[in-house]
Amino acid sequence: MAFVTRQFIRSLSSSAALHAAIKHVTIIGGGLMGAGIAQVAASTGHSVVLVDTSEDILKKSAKGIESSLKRVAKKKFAEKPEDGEAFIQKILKNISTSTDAASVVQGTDLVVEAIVENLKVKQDLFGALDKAAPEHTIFASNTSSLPIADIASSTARLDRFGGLHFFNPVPMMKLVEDTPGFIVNRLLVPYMLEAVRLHERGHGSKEDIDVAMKLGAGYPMGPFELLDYVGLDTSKFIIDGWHEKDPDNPLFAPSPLLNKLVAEGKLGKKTGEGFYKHK
Ligand SMILES: CCCCCCCCCCCCC[C@H](O)CC(=O)SCCNC(=O)CCNC(=O)[C@H](O)C(C)(C)COP(=O)(O)OP(=O)(O)OC[C@H]1O[C@@H](n2cnc3c(N)ncnc32)[C@H](O)[C@@H]1OP(=O)(O)O
Ligand SMILES: NC(=O)c1ccc[n+]([C@@H]2O[C@H](COP(=O)([O-])OP(=O)(O)OC[C@H]3O[C@@H](n4cnc5c(N)ncnc54)[C@H](O)[C@@H]3O)[C@@H](O)[C@H]2O)c1
Repeated sequence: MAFVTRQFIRSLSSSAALHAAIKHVTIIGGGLMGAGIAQVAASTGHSVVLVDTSEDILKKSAKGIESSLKRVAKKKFAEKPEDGEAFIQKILKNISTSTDAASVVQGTDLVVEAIVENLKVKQDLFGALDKAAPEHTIFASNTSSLPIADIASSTARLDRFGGLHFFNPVPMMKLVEDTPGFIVNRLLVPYMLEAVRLHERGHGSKEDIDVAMKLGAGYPMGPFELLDYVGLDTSKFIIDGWHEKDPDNPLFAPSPLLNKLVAEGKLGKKTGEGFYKHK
């Protein structure tokens, strides 16, 4: 199976057998992706625990989920807005939060990891979870760029370990990939890299490049807008990881501009500024 659409996942999760098999889901990492994955898992009737490193982060994740659900409800219940609040509350009731991953996974059927894009950090996490989770629990990573086999190597459940690559924003994007190396990022990353290089070579302002791709190619966001949306820290982790593995490949050479923005804490939409300022 090269890739699965969200519709396919929904039809699977509505089948009695799979629902019986996967009831309790733990999402590790309550950032951009983890909060979105928690939202869609809770929306399909799963009992979800969202885990992060601090209560403050989890409060922010919960706020983000609620405001995304409000947008979904506004559309879904346009004709009958009074039903929207009950819809939101029903989904929110399926989500709880925790800072203690090891104890939460003791009662979970599926773990989806969406933490920082760093192999060692992911391996350490899964190594610890492997000792705490029951044997039947399936592990999955939402990694953008790391080989699943490398992440899974810190566990003894290679036959119950996979990649579940969701897209940002999770509640809106209808694709989940599970093929080795993925398809979208193999095409998307070289495109984003070339946009940054083009700009660094002085061949176009970021605004012109973004407008060109929106008007000329019909993309909803230009590459710099999308980099801000993805997060410049995550983008840097991806490119640095590939550069470390393949230092002579000019495609993966570091970008002075990206490195400068990250060093200044300008990580994109999530910090209010990246290539652009965000309100
Ligand atoms: C040289 C070194 C350089 C380094 C480069 C390295 C690059 C590496 C980067 C790789 C990154 C890979 C990341 C990952 O692995 C893969 C990805 O996820 S890639 C990202 C994929 N996503 C996209 O491409 C998104 C593109 N954008 C869009 O589709 C749209 O812009 C949008 C986000 C859906 C928003 O739509 P807009 O029309 O622009 O804006 P609106 O605000 O009007 O929204 C429309 C509609 O959607 C609803 N909505 C939007 N967001 C949410 C949400 N989070 N929750 C719920 N609903 C949402 C909104 O309410 C609107 O509804 P409507 O009003 O129409 O009813
Ligand atoms: N941002 C995107 O567009 C996108 C899209 C698809 C996949 N991904 C992948 O999803 C993963 C998460 O990306 P993101 O954008 O959500 O990152 P993010 O920085 O928004 O969130 C990561 C979260 O993980 C938490 N975290 C870090 N270490 C942890 C640990 N050991 N235990 C618990 N929580 C921990 C952080 O506190 C943070 O809240 C990465 O692997 C990334 O490559 C990102």
